[in-house]
Amino acid sequence: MATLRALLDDVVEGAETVVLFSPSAAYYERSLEVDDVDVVVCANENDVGAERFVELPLEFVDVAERIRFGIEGATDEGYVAEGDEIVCATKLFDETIDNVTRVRVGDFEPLGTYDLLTNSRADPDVISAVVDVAVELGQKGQKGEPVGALFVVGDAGKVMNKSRPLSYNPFEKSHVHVGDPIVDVMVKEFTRLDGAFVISDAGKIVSAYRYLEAHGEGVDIPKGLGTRHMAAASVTRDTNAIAVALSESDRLVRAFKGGELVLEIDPEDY
Ligand SMILES: Nc1ncnc2c1ncn2[C@@H]1O[C@H](COP(=O)(O)OP(=O)(O)OP(=O)(O)O)[C@@H](O)[C@H]1O
Ligand SMILES: [Mn+2]
Repeated sequence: MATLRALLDDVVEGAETVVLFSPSAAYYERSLEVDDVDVVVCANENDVGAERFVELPLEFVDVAERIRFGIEGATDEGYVAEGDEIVCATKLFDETIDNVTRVRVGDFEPLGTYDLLTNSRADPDVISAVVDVAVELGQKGQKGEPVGALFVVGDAGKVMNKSRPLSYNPFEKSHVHVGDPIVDVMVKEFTRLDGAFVISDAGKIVSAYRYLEAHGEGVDIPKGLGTRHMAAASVTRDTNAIAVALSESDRLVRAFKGGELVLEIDPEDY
């Protein structure tokens, strides 16, 4: 008679590293007793005092995305390397670890999310909220019609210096932040006119309708993208901001950092 454990053994057989996502202290302690395996903890904070730790700035709802983020972080920190067979243990339906996934490091394209969220000036939650707004706008459009938008996030003082107003600034005297429920509505309203939204490191909407100085020198973006995307790439090369663009023509959401395209999302897949 075979056992279920024997059947499922393959999942963990020969793995060199286990990545525990947000484990309890007791779970982490138990993991240290396991022979021949390195333990990496991936969580919001290192409250279990793990030796190998990767910060998870967001509670990714999508488990595949959470795992990919964790692996990119672990690779960045040098805990794992391409070709390593690893096992990820995370929460899915329960509040305790109830899911085990085996992955070979390097078997999938990096998402770009890791570097974008962890190594940018703006808060990770702010960047993530802006990406969400852009994705939602991409899904719904403006009264069913596709709509384009550009959000420049972080280093707002410098971004304001390198841009000029195309119209009055509806956010002049307001104190709204991305993530406020009213913001979605306002943002949708203000995408009707040209220009970019400028957002501070902490998520305050500083301005709408900004025309960005865009030289295009030293930026390397895929051919076929127009001036909105060129401006997005340029501003991230000239400042410490990141930019999130929603294309009116191909309906994709793209993030730029350091003058480069780092993330491409199809809102329909979200
Ligand atoms: N320098 C800039 N600063 C701010 N917004 C800009 C800038 N250049 C272009 N835009 C905005 O991008 C809009 C679309 O321009 P364009 O079609 O050339 O860009 P694109 O990259 O092809 O974007 P899309 O894929 O949405 O068509 C413009 O109407 C304008 O609102
Ligand atoms: Mn265009």
